[in-house]
Amino acid sequence: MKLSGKVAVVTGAAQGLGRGFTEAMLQQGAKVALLDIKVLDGRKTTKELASQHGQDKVLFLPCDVTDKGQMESAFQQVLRHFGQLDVVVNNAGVSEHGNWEMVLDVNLRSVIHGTLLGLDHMSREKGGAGGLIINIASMAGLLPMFHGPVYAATKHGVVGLSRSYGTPFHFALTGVRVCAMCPTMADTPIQPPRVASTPEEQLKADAHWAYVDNQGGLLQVSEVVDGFLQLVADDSKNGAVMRITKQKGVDYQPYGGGGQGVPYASRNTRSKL
Ligand SMILES: NC(=O)c1ccc[n+]([C@@H]2O[C@H](COP(=O)([O-])OP(=O)(O)OC[C@H]3O[C@@H](n4cnc5c(N)ncnc54)[C@H](O)[C@@H]3O)[C@@H](O)[C@H]2O)c1
Ligand SMILES: CC/C=C\C[C@H](O)/C=C/C=C\C=C\C=C\[C@@H](O)[C@@H](O)C/C=C\CCC(=O)O
Repeated sequence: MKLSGKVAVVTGAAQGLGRGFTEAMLQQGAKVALLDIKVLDGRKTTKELASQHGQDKVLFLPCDVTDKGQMESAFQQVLRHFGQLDVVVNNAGVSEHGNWEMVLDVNLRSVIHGTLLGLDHMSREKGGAGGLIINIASMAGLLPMFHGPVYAATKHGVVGLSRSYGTPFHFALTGVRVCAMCPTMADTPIQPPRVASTPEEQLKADAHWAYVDNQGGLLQVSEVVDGFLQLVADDSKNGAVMRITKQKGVDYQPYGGGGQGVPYASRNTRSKL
């Protein structure tokens, strides 16, 4: 997809990877709605981006992605403000912590909801013009993560969701590509500090950073953004799971069975269901 003249929604856009994706799309001529629960950071980021790219190119909407009403209202506001929607980036995420239900709600339930809303508004079968949904999973969606089992479970879910909506069965009706991205650890505020405040936290931090160092360190945001732009540009990629690692750079998770590893289901198949 060429981004010039397109409209995108990015969740969790106030900082980190979401900010990087937003900035890259603005540079390529898109308009972007930034959604985030961090209102002050979101406003500050939006102001900075507006000064570089133009006030009419950005819109900040305070939104807790786990609140279904707030998400629905945010998508409506984007359509009212920009008049169209072409790209949805379900990026908001949290690392593993004590509240496992919240990790599930932010990292998986909201991504399912954002995907369904994107499909509702962009699907050709519902009068839309088609489009693109990119769900930000993680290498923890493909591999186990010993210090983040719930996080890994949510990211495996995001990969399964994206591969399933990214089948020809759905694309034939929706015209919406759905893909997932799986970067390894990247240098954003989600990373814990190397020095913790309690001995117990320090043990966890040491284990985390040993794991990161063992992978060759953190990815830079720009490395993940480069992969993101490749995925946006390549219209042949649907149901694709992009990996980004220090070792191999950008590549795709191979699946058996003719690319997607699933039986092909055509429009005819669907009409018989
Ligand atoms: N940084 C990494 O190592 C890494 C690696 C692979 C995948 N990821 C994934 O990339 C995505 C972005 O992470 P990041 O590294 O930029 O982290 P980050 O913490 O810098 O940014 C996450 C953003 O999501 C927002 N957010 C969190 N909960 C929210 C909610 N309920 N509603 C709305 N917004 C909410 C935060 O306010 C923040 O702005 C996440 O899904 C993360 O799991 C990160
Ligand atoms: C605070 C934590 C925040 C975010 C965590 C991030 O999303 C999690 C990443 C989790 C796992 C990373 C795994 C990295 C593995 C690499 O060392 C390497 O083994 C992967 C290399 C290649 C994989 C592809 C292949 O099989 O060839």
